[in-house]
Amino acid sequence: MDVARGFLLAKAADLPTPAVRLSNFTRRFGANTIIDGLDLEIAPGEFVALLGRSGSGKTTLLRTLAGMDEVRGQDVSVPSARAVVFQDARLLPWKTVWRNVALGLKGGTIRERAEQALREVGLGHRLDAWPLTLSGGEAQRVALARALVREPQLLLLDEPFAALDALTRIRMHDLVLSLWRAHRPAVLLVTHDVDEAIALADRVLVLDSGRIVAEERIAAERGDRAGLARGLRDTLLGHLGVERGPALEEGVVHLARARA
Ligand SMILES: Nc1ncnc2c1ncn2[C@@H]1O[C@H](COP(=O)(O)OP(=O)(O)OP(=O)(O)O)[C@@H](O)[C@H]1O
Repeated sequence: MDVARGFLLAKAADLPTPAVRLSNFTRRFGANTIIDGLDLEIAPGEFVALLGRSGSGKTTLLRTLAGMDEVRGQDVSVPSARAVVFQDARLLPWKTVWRNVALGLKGGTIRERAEQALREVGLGHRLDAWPLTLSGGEAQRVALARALVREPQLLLLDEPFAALDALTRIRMHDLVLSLWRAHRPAVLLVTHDVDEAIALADRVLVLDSGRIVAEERIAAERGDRAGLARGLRDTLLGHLGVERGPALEEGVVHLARARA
C-alpha cells in the first residue's frame, strides 16, 4: 500500500461514524416525488436545523429519521436510540406528568429516571400534576423530559416551539441548548423560524421540493450570534425565496420617524 493511500485510510478510520446517514434517499407518494435523491449526514452531537417552506418535505424527512415512515430498500442509517418532540406535546391526559414521561420505560428505577428528567426541565415540582393543568410551555417541557429520559443519540424536534408565545419560546431555546450541552445527542430541528435556526444550530439546511438547496455552517459561539444574525438571516430568507424589499425597510424608517 502506498503511503498516501495508507494515510487516507487512516484518516477515514479516525472520522466518527455519523449519527445519521441518508444516501440518495427518495420518497414518493403516488406520482409525487416528495424527497428527491437526498444525501444527509449528521455527526454525533451535531445540532442541525432544517428550514423549508410549507410542503417542502421537512416532516416527511423527519418521519423517515424517526422510523415512522417507509425506508425499505434504501440507504438509511439512524441510531435506534432516538426520540421525537412534536409541535404539540401529545401527553396522555389520563396519566400524571411523571407517568407520561415514564411511559414505555423498563427496569426498576422508572420513577427515579422520570423524576430526574423532569427536574432537568424545571418541572420537579409538577410530577403528579395532570397534563390538562399545564401551560403550553410546561407541556412542551414534559415532552422534552419524555424524550430525554430515553437517552437518545438522535433527538428529532418537529417545530416544538411554534405554538408557544415569544417569551416562552426564548426560554425553551435556552433550555434545549442546556439539555443538548449536557447530553450531546445529535439534533435535527425542523423549523420555519430563521432566527430560531440561527440561535440554536451548528448547521442550517434549506430544503426545497425535497432537495437540500443551501447549507450554512455557523461557527460563532451561540452567545455571540446577535451581530451575525442579520446578514445570515437575509441570506437564509433569500434561500427560502423571501425577498426583503426596500419598501419594508422604508416602512420601518417612516414609522420610526412618525413616532419621533
Ligand atoms: N401520507 C401522505 N400521502 C400523500 N402525500 C403526502 C403524505 N405526507 C405528505 N405528503 C405530501 O408531501 C409534501 C411534503 O409534506 P411535508 O409534510 O413533508 O412538508 P413540510 O415541509 O413538513 O410542510 P409544513 O411546513 O407545512 O409542515 C406535501 O405536498 C404533502 O401533501
